Amino acid sequence: MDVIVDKLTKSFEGHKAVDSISFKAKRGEVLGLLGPNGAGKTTTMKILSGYLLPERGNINFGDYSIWKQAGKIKKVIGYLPEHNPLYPEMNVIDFLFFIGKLQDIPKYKITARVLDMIRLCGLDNEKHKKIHELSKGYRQRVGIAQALIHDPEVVILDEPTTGLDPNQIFAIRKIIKTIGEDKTVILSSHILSEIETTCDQVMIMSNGKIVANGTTSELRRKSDAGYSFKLGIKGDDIPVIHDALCTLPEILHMEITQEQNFEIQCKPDVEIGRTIFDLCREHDWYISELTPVQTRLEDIFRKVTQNE
Ligand SMILES: Nc1ncnc2c1ncn2[C@@H]1O[C@H](COP(=O)(O)OP(=O)(O)OP(=O)(O)O)[C@@H](O)[C@H]1O
Repeated sequence: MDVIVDKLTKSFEGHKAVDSISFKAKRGEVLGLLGPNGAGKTTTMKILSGYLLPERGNINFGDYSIWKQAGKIKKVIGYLPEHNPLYPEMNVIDFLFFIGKLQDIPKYKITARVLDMIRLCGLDNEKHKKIHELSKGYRQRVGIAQALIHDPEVVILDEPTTGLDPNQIFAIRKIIKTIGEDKTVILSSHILSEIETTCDQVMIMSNGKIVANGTTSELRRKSDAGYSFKLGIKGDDIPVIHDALCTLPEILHMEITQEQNFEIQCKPDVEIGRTIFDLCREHDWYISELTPVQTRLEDIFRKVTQNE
């Protein structure tokens, strides 16, 4: 089920926490909402999950609109809130049965669903433990299991790996990837590596607005830094080569790097390989390296959020 968000706006005391944002989350994909503190991620997640009403805009879950079919939408959503509220005195299996009943899962199906969730979320050895006895990572798995128990088509996860250790993060990401294969998953995070490894689509928010969106490779391509290259030229002294490179109008910016190579930033859509080859032939030099620099999502994030 696709989720289409159209001009969503929400203010608190006159301040726009979410400012007319529009986007689409597709079935079979994980969409990551990334942004610095206070960007509006949690507010967006709360509106998506039906906990808050927007003041303007619409969200369609398939053919259902939040203004007309809110009841039907609740049944197709699974939600893991930021602070993952659980009942610490209950044991895992009883808690999942309890949530299954709250979600109106028919009696004849409930045992199978609970066991499926225990298997999917790797809770077999913990299922008889009380929730307060679990590590944070296992509590998070229980949170994901409760969000999925009614087999929702759309899964909304607010900061699912915050506060977990690297092993726990790895395990949760694996679960999210599995869920994302046949459901629509929307997750928020301010951890860039999380988004990079887990999400098919990324949306960067800042001050309530979407400041960039696309796949991680599209974001890289869109950013100017996508036209950066590592360049090695041999055959003369570095300052001589440097001065010759400075005469090329295709190069916008250049640095000499530690390994006595250059990092150059070019104008978009120029054939820099050809230009450098011609320069080397003219001076009887040769190219030892010309490789594109992979812009990290972190750099794109900083770039698009710094002026907001
Ligand atoms: N219930 C509320 N009452 C008043 N202001 C609120 C409320 N909820 C959020 N805000 C404000 O809305 C803005 C966006 O907050 P939100 O929690 O959505 O950001 P976030 O991107 O999730 O941040 P974080 O990464 O810190 O959780 C902030 O300025 C916040 O103070």
